[in-house]
Amino acid sequence: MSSVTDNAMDCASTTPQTGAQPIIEIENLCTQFGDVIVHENLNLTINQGEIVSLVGGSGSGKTVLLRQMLGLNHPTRGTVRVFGEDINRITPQQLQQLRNRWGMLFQHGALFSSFTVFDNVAQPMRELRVLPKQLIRDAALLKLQMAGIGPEHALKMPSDLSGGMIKRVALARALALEPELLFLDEPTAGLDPNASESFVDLIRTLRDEMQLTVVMVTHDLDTLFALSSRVAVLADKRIIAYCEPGKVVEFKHPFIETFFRGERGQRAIEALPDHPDGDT
Ligand SMILES: Nc1ncnc2c1ncn2[C@@H]1O[C@H](COP(=O)(O)OP(=O)(O)OP(=O)(O)O)[C@@H](O)[C@H]1O
Repeated sequence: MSSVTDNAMDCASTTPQTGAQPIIEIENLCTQFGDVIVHENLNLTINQGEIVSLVGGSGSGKTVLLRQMLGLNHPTRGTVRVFGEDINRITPQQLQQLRNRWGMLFQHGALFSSFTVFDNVAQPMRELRVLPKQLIRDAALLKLQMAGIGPEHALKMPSDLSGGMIKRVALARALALEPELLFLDEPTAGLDPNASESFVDLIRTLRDEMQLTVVMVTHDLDTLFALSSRVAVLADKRIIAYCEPGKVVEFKHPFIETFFRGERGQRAIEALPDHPDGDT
């Protein structure tokens, strides 16, 4: 079956996917709130090791789709399989086990404001109730270090941190249980260009080191072009295009033209390695 709906502008076949293992499979998803239809027969498959960016206009249903992948929202019809499990047909205990296999970075970090940096990262490990204290301590400091936060910051409170540091601590927390899958909601929103660039480098390094699969919602074109193996465009209630960033911009659709063809989009496209004016 195609990874996007029939008649969609599908260039997924141009991306080599031989032997790729699906991590998320969404089939014929329909979502309706009262009279409002948000998704209609939406299909999307995300394979192991990919970094997929989900883009779409305001109100197009990106957040709802992300929450459905996390098992926080239920579709009206259709299936959402994560790691091969239909997450709307499993028990709460099975869903909790799946949740331990993924990490989520919320847009504003969503740290517990009354917890120190260290306690924020240790919390998911403590909740498992099986890990010894010393192991949690070492693992939390290691995750902070992986996210670029030194031990000297471990006892600070979130209110003492810059926006970039909050994102890094939230990332360390998302990595606490060594996830195979990472969800990022607007990971670079609110960061200055330098902090944004180093955060992008960090995500790329972690993906390579931990063989992570990454799903992110982003409006930031620099982040999108720098990280995505594929871009899924949500418009007209479904995924209208799903392919490499350099190819997705070629589709003729009002949303794609507005989103990618602005000044920043042009700059990001020209910086692509295979663009005639881009880096070699
Ligand atoms: N719990 C809910 N009850 C009713 N309608 C909802 C609910 N959650 C979302 N919606 C509606 O679903 C639609 C999609 O919302 P969603 O938040 O997923 O959009 P989005 O693409 O993330 O937008 P943005 O980029 O502005 O955040 C909107 O019309 C929203 O009002």
